[in-house]
Amino acid sequence: MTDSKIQIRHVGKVFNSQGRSVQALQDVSLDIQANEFITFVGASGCGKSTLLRSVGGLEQHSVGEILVDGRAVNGPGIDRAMVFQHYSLYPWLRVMENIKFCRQLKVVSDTVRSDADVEVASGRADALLTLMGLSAFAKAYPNQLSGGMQQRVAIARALMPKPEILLMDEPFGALDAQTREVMHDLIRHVHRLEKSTILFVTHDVEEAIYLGGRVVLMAPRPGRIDTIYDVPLPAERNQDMKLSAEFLSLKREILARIRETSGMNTDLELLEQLTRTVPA
Ligand SMILES: Nc1ncnc2c1ncn2[C@@H]1O[C@H](COP(=O)(O)OP(=O)(O)OP(=O)(O)O)[C@@H](O)[C@H]1O
Repeated sequence: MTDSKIQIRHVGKVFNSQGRSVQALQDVSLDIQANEFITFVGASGCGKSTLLRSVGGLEQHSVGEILVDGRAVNGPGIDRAMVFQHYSLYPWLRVMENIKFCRQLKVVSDTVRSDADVEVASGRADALLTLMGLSAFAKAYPNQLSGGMQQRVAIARALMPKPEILLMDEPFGALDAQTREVMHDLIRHVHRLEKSTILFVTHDVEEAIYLGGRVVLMAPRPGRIDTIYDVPLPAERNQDMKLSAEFLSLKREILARIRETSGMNTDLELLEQLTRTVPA
């Protein structure tokens, strides 16, 4: 028995669709500590999203168990919030209304609803708007905002109920490189401030190293954990660190391992052999 925030024990997941069976996860075990920022990378189809969704309770694993604070995950809960690549904001609601939406639903559904609840919710929404640098846009509609701003609204909305665990599935995948850099520093700041535990899935190895304290590399067919890397960078980070020898060496190592585990090396070797045997 450990005191890890999240315990993933021998988790497996099989999808059966159209007469085909896919082993999306096989024997995945991982302990994640409270307040950790852990990132997941790996070739397409290695089960990163499935694992994240399983921790979020949006997917039911076929075998094994997932425990949060020692309790089995059987479905979504207010202690876990998810942020996806596509902002999923309500286009007919203004920024502030979007942020308050879930909290309002909770307040309204509570049998005892006090004015104090609503006041606390408003105070938190204001604070989150400021944190995200969106105070001037409280009354704007989502389509009046850039992609980066919309994603900041989505993050503020996810943070609204003070989730202990934030599950982020390629949240910056649709943003341009400069906006992503801004978002990286912002999300690290949020992590420090809110003391949440963050699980972050990405295709971008540089993003995974810059954000994470550990990087989990997953491999496909069947989806599994291949290697876990400790990131040799201090807790306080800045963009210049991306050019440091430690950073670049870890990036090279992870990229090489992704190529190996995805079979891309084999494909390239095959292609080389073919071009050698096919006359010009
Ligand atoms: N609902 C589903 N029905 C059937 N198969 C699924 C379903 N969801 C995922 N899979 C399959 O499970 C495997 C793992 O998918 P998953 O989306 O978790 O991988 P991933 O690592 O997140 O991929 P990507 O990086 O491309 O987003 C893939 O082979 C995928 O096709």
